[in-house]
This record gives sequence, C-alpha cells and structure tokens, in this order.
Amino acid sequence: MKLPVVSPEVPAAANCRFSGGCGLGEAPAVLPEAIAEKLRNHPCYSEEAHHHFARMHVAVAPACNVQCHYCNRKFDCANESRPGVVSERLSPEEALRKVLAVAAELPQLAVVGVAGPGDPLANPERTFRTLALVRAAAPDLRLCVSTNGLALPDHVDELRAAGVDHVTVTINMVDPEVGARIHPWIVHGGRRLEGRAAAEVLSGRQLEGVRRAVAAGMLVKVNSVLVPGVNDRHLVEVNRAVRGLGAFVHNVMPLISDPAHGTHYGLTGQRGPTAEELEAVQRACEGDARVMRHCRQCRADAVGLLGQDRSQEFTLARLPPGPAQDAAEVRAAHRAAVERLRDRAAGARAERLRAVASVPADLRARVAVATRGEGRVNEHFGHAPSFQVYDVSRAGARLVGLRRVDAYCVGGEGEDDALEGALAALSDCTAVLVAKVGRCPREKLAAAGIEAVSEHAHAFIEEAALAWFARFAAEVARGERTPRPTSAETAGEASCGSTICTG
Ligand SMILES: C[S@@+](CC[C@H](N)C(=O)[O-])C[C@H]1O[C@@H](n2cnc3c(N)ncnc32)[C@H](O)[C@@H]1O
Ligand code: SF4
Repeated sequence: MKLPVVSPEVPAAANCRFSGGCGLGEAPAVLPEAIAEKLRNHPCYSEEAHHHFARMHVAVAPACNVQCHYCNRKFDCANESRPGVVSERLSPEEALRKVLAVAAELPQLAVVGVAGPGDPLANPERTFRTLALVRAAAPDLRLCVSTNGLALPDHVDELRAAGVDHVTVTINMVDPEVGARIHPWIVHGGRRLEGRAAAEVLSGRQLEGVRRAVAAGMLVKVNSVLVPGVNDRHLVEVNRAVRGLGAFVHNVMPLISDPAHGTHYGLTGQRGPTAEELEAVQRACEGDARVMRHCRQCRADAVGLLGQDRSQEFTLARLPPGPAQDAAEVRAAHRAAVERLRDRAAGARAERLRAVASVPADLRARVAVATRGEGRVNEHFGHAPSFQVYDVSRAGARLVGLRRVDAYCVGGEGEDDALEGALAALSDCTAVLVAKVGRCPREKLAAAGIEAVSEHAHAFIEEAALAWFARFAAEVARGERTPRPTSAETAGEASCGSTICTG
C-alpha cells in the first residue's frame, strides 16, 4: 500500500490525531472513514487511542505450531509484562466471564484479543468459540487475534465471519536463511519441519496469510522481533514485502532476552537491541510506511491501558461469582467523554503550535514524558515503569519510542541502581516532563544534563512538550542553552555501514 507523502513540516501526530486517524503519521483525508473508524479506539493500532482505551488478552490458546528461539511459555512471573507470559489458562467460558467482569470495572475497555500464550490459530476451536461467546455477549467490543501466521491462510474467512477486523502477524524474516536462525522448527500439515525448510514454509504461509487477510478487508499489523546480528539489516526487506501486500502498520519490537527465561537466545547470550539500534531500524523502515512506536510488548493475559497491566486483579479466583451484566452503556459514555477530551486537547495544542511558529525550523529537542494514560503528563518520575520519548520541534511532538526503566521510588537498596538506570535510559533527552519529582533525582538529572520539568503536571502531553519547547527555544536564542543532538541525529550520521543503511 503506497501512502501519500506528508510534508515533513507537518507533524506526524498532528495530522490525524483528532480526526479519527491513527496518530502514526498520515493525514486525516488519507484514511477512508472505514479505516479511521477501526482505529479510533484500538490502543494497539493507534498511538493516540492508546492513551484512552484499554485492551485485554484472554489466554485461551496454549499450544503452538512454531518454535521461536526467544519464546518460552513455561516461565511465568506475575510481576513481569512480557509476551507469552500468563498466570492462568482459560477455557472459552472462563474467558467470557473474565471479559464481562473486566468490562464492568473498566469503561475504557475497547478490545478483546487472543494472543496466546501459544498461537490462536494452532488452537482454532478454543479461539473461535471464545470469539463467538464474546461477540454475542458484548458486540461493541472489538475482536483481534495475534498469530505467527502459519495457519492464517486457512482461517481468514472464519476470522472475518467471527467479526475479527484486526489481525497481527509476527514476521521476522522473508529470507529462510535468516528464518532458520530464529525459528528452529514448525509443525505443518501434521509434519515437523526443521531449519531452512521450516522457515521457507513459514515465510510463504505468513505472506499468503497477510495477502488474504488484507483482501478480506482486515487491518493487518505486522510484528517483527529485532534480533541484533540476526535480522537487524533484514527487517527493511521484511517491511518492503509486507507493505507491498497491504499491511497497515509495521511494529518493530526489541528482543527481550534473559538467561532466566530458559529460551535458546537467553541461554546462548543473544542480546536484545539498544534503544538506538531499535530506533535506527524503525527509522529505516519508516519511509512512507506507518511504523508503530508505542508497543508495550504485553503479556498474553494483559488487562488495562497499554503500560498499566491490571491482569493480577482479574484472575479467575477474584472474579465475582455468577453471570456478570455487560456494561455497554458505561463504555459508550466513556467513548463520548474521550471525544470531548480529544477536542479540548486539539484546541490546547493548536494554541501552543501558534506560540512556537517563529522558532527556527531546524531546532529540535528530545523529551521524555512520565504518563499513566489519558494523553497527559501525570506520573511521578520515581513511579514510572517507562517513559515515552518525543522529538519536539515547531511542527509538534513526535513519539520516537518507549524506554523501560525500573521504577525508582520503590524503596529498598535498589533505588540508586534504578536511578542510574533511568539516567542511562534518558541520556539523549534534554528534559523529562513529570507530574512530580523529588529533589535528589532532580539534581542528579540536572547533573546529567536533563532538566526535570514538573510545572506542566496534568497537561496534555503535546501541549506540555510545546510549552516547554517555547521556553527552551527562547533560552537557546539568548545563548543560555545549547541544543543537544538526539541519538537519532548521531546514529543517522553514522548509519551507513553501521547498524543499518537504507541508502
Ligand atoms: C507470545 S506471541 C503470541 C502470538 C503468536 N504466537 C505470535 O508469535 O505472534 C505474541 C508476540 O510476542 C512476541 N514475543 C514473544 N517472545 C518475545 C521475546 N522474548 N521478545 C520479544 N518479543 C517476543 C512474538 O514474536 C509475538 O509477536
Ligand atoms: S509463534 Fe508465538 S507462541 Fe509460538 S513460539 Fe513463537 S512467539 Fe511463542
């Protein structure tokens, strides 16, 4: 799918944010209403929607037909938010009970997905029964499925009939030589295939699945796990292939690798990418395509706003007994409230943009933001498990990624390490916008060249970022401050022949 080129002067998020667009970089007029409607409240497909709408994954699909070197579904930790991890597996009936209980508590709930812990389409009976039960009980909830794609070509019609209009397919390679280094085996047609032969079949089926899903009118997101030294240079080719087939958005995610997880990569010391490496590949894939940058790589039983996992509050043992009432009218009221909030945020943003209109076009700064949702600066520096990072210029604020950190204010001996970790994670930022910050971390941030800014607490993120940027630009103009190059700028200068080169 070829997308129209948007003027670089026009900020990515600004173009579509309040017009039913996805916040991923396209002008509102570009998106047909049918697609805009599908994005409006889907947190995983729309950067803007993820501030306001929640999703839940129901863990009804235990088996998998592919082995990936990074996945071990046996390892579970309630405190860990990581793909493939679940606390309990559910029957379709239990999944429905849980959906209705969550929907009664969370007016923001908009999406129910099946994303494992194995592969939804390797467990078709359980998956389709779950989808049918949820659709009958709560028809306003969107349904989605996340699959490795091996069985996708066989199930597109059934997915469509089940009311699924969002499908995520994990595609890490289009070259079987690369694939054999990521996927050691698959089971297909009742046979186990290994190495290159397995990767060849997997790749063919994945691409065919994307083609058929797009042809059936579904919105397809492609996930790729970035494995340094294995597929980092190759993902541009994957991007080209899936875009050619009409995939709507590409989500390049960092490999999560730890020896404690017992995966092949963890045990052999394969590392995940640095923030700079991830950003370089995302930038290389961007071109005229949509690239997702707000993914939180959530658990297969995640519940809540992205980044706010509430799965442990909704285990089977904690669900209310008996059949729950659906709360569709509460969700409708929430959707209407979000529309009003979107209008207010658009107004605030337009005003701030006017205030920075005279700033030189080439001045930009990178800022980190502590947020708990609603699109606001509303998290304490020390409580943030991650920071959203934006590049700010007179054109607006553009999300460049997410930096996970250990929350600093948890007490105990790890505090100093956590603060050092946060300083390292934000080392390319000029400022961090927070709801609150203590004196000690403020001083340490300042010593590292990062200004802690709390005067815009509870403001909308882009409004706050632009307000800070106006002051920053004035200080630069007076010679009181020097702009700091972002890691993207320094990586860009060194990109040819290093991490990746698209030229
Ligand atoms: C657990 S899978 C379940 C759905 C399906 N089986 C699949 O692979 O797409 C969900 C997503 O998590 C990703 N994932 C699993 N383990 C990961 C890891 N250690 N690091 C990064 N991504 C991982 C998968 O590649 C996939 O995109
Ligand atoms: S396909 Fe999905 S569930 Fe299966 S091994 Fe790979 S990541 Fe895990």
